[in-house]
Amino acid sequence: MPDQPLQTLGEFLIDKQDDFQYSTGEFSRLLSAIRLASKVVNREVNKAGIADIIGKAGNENVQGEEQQKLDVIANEIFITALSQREVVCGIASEENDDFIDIKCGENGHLSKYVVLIDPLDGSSNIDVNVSVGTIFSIFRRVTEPGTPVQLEDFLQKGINQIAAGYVIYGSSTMIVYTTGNGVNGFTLDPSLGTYYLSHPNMTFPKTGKIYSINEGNYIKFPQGVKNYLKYCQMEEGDRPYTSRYIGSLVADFHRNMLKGGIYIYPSYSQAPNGKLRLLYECNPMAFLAEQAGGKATDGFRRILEIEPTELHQRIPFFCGSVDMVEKAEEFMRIDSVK
Ligand SMILES: O=P(O)(O)OC[C@H]1O[C@](O)(COP(=O)(O)O)[C@@H](O)[C@@H]1O
Ligand SMILES: [Mg+2]
Ligand SMILES: [Mg+2]
Repeated sequence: MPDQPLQTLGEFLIDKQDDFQYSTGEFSRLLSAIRLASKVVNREVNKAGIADIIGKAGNENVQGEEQQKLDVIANEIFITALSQREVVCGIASEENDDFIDIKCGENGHLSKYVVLIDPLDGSSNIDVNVSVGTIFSIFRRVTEPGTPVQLEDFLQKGINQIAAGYVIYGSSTMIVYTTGNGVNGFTLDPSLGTYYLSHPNMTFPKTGKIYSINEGNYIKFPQGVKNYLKYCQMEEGDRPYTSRYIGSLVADFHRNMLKGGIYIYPSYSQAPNGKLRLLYECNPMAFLAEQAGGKATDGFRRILEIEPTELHQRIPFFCGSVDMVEKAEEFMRIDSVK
């Protein structure tokens, strides 16, 4: 144990209150709802093997993807926790076709915040007991306070996020988040149900030697991605790099942030915009990456400046150590001018 007691997430929020661009009380209550939900999901993930919650839910989400039982359970847990605390006026989720208007308090819509969420990321890994996560993105609403939320409250550029983060349900459970003042990581002590500041000021190493990509789609990748992968695999200088792909964005991102690396989910023939969703996967992870000194683009454009047009729109995603993302972009640019 360290020589002095680690700060809890609650204490951290109080100490940091001058950092927030908005009232700490509201954000603390919002993050408290996310903390509570993460502990309940953590319990469900940990007992998945002995409860009847492994496997498919038997229906598809709006993306046409098979929902896992835990996708549905996690979605219900987060929506309930956020709705009951009167901390948000709207929620958009990977698992819901449309956004949800949260009418709270007798005055209608008290809160000025909306949350976009991927309640369970990496859900193909549940059945094989590999790390999964939750990703969240928080904006201030842009429409008239006190009225029902509208689509434009959710279709905001990533640069407008006031906070973003993820929960990783791995060998330990962590919350990693930013409010625009750097990135901090908190580890859950499940016996106490308390998150402790375990990774202050997390930063992406400027370069790295790990690349994360589903090479099973290699033959369908754009030539620029193929050329970058060949560059990673060549015997030259500090290369070849190491290929590590967990198949869970949160877990691959978390490892790359700690060790240095790049995660790529490119476009390919069957998925012209890639697989990952801009609003509740790429924007929050891009905000975290930039706050930690990393970079996130679609191979050409900064993710946080992309104007959203649809709730569930997909976007190619190149994210991680600056030097590695910029080298990959170089190959994408060369290929695009041919
Ligand atoms: O199996 P693939 O096509 O490589 O995709 C894996 C990627 O898809 C995802 O699972 C998509 O997220 P969801 O599980 O929330 O749909 C990412 O977490 C992961 O990086
Ligand atoms: Mg996901
Ligand atoms: Mg998901």
